[in-house]
Amino acid sequence: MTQRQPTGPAVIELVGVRKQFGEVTAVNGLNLRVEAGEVVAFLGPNGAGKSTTIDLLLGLARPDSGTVRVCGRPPADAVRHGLVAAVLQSGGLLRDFTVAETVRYVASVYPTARPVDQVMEVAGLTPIAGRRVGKCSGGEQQRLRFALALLPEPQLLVLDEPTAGMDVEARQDFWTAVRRDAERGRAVLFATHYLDEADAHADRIVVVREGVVVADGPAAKIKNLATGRRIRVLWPEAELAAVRALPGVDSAEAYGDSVLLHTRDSDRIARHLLNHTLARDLEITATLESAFMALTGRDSARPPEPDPEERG
Ligand SMILES: Nc1ncnc2c1ncn2[C@@H]1O[C@H](COP(=O)(O)OP(=O)(O)OP(=O)(O)O)[C@@H](O)[C@H]1O
Repeated sequence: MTQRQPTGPAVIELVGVRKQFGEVTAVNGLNLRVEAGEVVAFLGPNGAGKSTTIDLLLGLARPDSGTVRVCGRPPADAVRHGLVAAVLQSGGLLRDFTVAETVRYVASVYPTARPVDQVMEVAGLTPIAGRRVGKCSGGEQQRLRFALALLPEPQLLVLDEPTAGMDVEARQDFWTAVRRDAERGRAVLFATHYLDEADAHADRIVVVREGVVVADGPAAKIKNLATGRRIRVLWPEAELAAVRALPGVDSAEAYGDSVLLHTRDSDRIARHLLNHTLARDLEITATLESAFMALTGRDSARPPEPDPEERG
């Protein structure tokens, strides 16, 4: 992993941050720097420390050690000055208000706010301005939360799994809205479990595991780092247990006559499958999912085994 060199005031600066809950170390010496205008995906398995890190950024929790700065200030101070806003998964909306009333009401709370019509347009809410919030779908309510977060014109927008539970179309509408706003140069950090979302919508992907950053870079670089690949073969009556036991195989599943496996060492596994088993019609693809599995899996620290067929 390469660390970015400081180039000026960062929107997010986390240095050696630790947070413990009793016996559990949720964040374990995490370093992260995000500059203005970057759209960063925060990826990691369950319990990796993503939500805890977001709580630290929003001033909702304090680190046990290390420093957390948002736009050069302590997080609570940055929140008070409208420099950071968040779209969280639930709560915070009044069901009997209409969409437009909600945006106007929240705008009136800020000393200066971006024009209501503008944020409604950006968030794709204009066509449903008169709809009661209680009648809005989950995706529409999430776009409303997004509109509210834009009102103070924050320098940092934090989204904690913003499209959880949405169908494909609603996810698409949500990201279209985020993209519409992206040119304004604010930094966006979003936590997601949808790997395709990170790949499609982030400039940079930060992978966390057990409270530390294990990979950081553009999606293409993350894929290369992990050298994760998906191999699909036609193989009726596959010997799955034997395949799973091969060094470098992260997972292997049968789907009808096909077998799908994730590996960090696709050349070696492909050669083995074609030379020593009845598998045929082999396809290899690089996916973010396989990269992610390789980086966050139990044995990810182990480098790929040397290929015996390549030894002299
Ligand atoms: N308030 C708390 N009290 C006790 N343990 C906590 C608390 N908050 C988080 N943890 C623990 O800290 C670890 C990190 O949790 P966190 O919610 O930050 O992970 P996450 O990456 O957001 O996971 P997920 O993707 O499941 O939301 C987990 O083991 C979790 O159980």
